[in-house]
Amino acid sequence: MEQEKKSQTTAEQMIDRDLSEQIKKVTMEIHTRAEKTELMMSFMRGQVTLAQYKLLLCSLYEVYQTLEEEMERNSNHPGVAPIYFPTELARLDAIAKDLEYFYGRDWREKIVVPAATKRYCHRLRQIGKENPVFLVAHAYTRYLGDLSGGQVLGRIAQKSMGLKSSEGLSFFAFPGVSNPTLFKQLYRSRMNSVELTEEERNGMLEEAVRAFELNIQVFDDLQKMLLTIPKQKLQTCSTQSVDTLQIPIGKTAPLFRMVMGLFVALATVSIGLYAF
Ligand code: HEM
Repeated sequence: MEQEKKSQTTAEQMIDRDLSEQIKKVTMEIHTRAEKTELMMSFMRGQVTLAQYKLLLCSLYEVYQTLEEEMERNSNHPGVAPIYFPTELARLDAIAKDLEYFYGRDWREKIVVPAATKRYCHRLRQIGKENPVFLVAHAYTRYLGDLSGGQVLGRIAQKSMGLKSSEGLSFFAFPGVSNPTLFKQLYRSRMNSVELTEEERNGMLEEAVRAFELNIQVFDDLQKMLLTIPKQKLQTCSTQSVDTLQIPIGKTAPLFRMVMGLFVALATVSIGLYAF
């Protein structure tokens, strides 16, 4: 009996020491905050606009470019190697495909990102250079997030934007992962296999909270950018697709002509009356 109790306690203690469990616990509160950002709420309400999604894709491109570059550069590092799954998880090419769909072939020249995205990328580069093991916290935050809530968000996005096929939604698809739940289990066990000193473990937990914080700042900045986008939209948005912020010229022309006609008629009458 005593022996049974002892081994039970040891098993519980081991779970408590699992990095995946610890990270999940310390980021629980900030995960809720991330869910409640205006951008994520738009997704959840099924009201995400094409303008919002396109801007989000631009930032995701920059973030994944940096994250995946740093992961690759450090792929032999003992802290990074166990969670390095480029075939299954890499997002960069998928995002590039979506960007081309929405912005056209010259999408690279049209990418716009807010300051928060630059800050996020700066942090990723700094981590990659100075403390690669902390890339685990960043990879966890993005990839496990994409494999979890991201799946639901993909379906909602398709409906909200009225996209007929899955074109423009490659970001949400993981063709190399046949069972996300099983894959997440494998990923967690790999995270737990990384050997960490006590100091590194605490640093890792802090870095995971920071990773969420950086994402929240990007979302908030994107919403602010959207308020100013009508001025810039023609430089940044594609004419290829129906953008909620774009007014289709063909539909406005008759109305425009009618208003102008009325204006000219009024002006003529006014001048006539004045001359009289
Ligand atoms: C509307 C927004 C969001 C919704 C509805 C959502 C929903 C979810 C759900 C249902 C899970 C699965 C929980 C489980 O399996 O126990 C999950 C896990 C996760 N989410 Fe989110 N999420 C959202 C936004 C985010 C954001 C913005 C991030 C980070 C940038 C994120 C990161 C994660 C991570 C890392 C996990 C894995 C947790 C773990 O198993 O350790 N989520 N999310």
